[in-house]
Amino acid sequence: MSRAVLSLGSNLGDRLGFLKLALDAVRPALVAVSSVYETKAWGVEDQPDFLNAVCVVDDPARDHWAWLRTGQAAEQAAGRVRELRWGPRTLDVDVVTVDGVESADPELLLPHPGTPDRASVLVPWAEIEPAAVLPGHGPIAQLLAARPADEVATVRRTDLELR
Ligand SMILES: Nc1ncnc2c1ncn2[C@@H]1O[C@H](COP(=O)(O)OP(=O)(O)OP(=O)(O)O)[C@@H](O)[C@H]1O
Ligand SMILES: Nc1nc2c(c(=O)[nH]1)N=C(CO)CN2
Repeated sequence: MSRAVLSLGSNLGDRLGFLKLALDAVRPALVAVSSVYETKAWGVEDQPDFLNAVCVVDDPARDHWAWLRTGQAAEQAAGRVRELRWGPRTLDVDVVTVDGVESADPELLLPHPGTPDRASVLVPWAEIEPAAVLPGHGPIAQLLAARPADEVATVRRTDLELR
């Protein structure tokens, strides 16, 4: 119940600083973190490019709700204002999966339903856990192979440092 995969995204203001803020919130529990990727926005396409990264965290003291709250607290600290769905934001922390947990609660859907369709999550996740399996969907390497090549090409690894 304690190991989770989180996706981090920012496309407003100090993008790298906001990703670091999110990472700092989970650092004691950090197992692995991907490179930082610059990605074209999906959903609402007329908005600035995102920086995205994925991290794996593990903390026996935290259940899936605690991971959601940790992410939401980081979003608040980044001054996030909820406006448009899929719109620009200083910081977005999504709980991608939590080991052993499936949830249909709209407050915390697990696995996160957008994951199979988002190269901006699958590419960084595959970098740190190439053999990962998304419960109910299969190996992430297969999900990634099913994404259109032109979409995958818009997810570009940067030299920016998160650690
Ligand atoms: N797995 C999850 N991780 C994070 N938030 C979730 C999850 N499942 C449901 N939610 C809920 O989603 C709500 C809206 O989140 P948010 O505003 O970040 O959506 P979004 O980023 O625009 O869209 P998406 O969730 O498709 O990326 C939050 O209030 C949260 O409770
Ligand atoms: N590339 C990319 N596009 C997005 C992202 C994101 O993190 N990366 N987050 C969104 C918010 O729901 C909407 N669109």
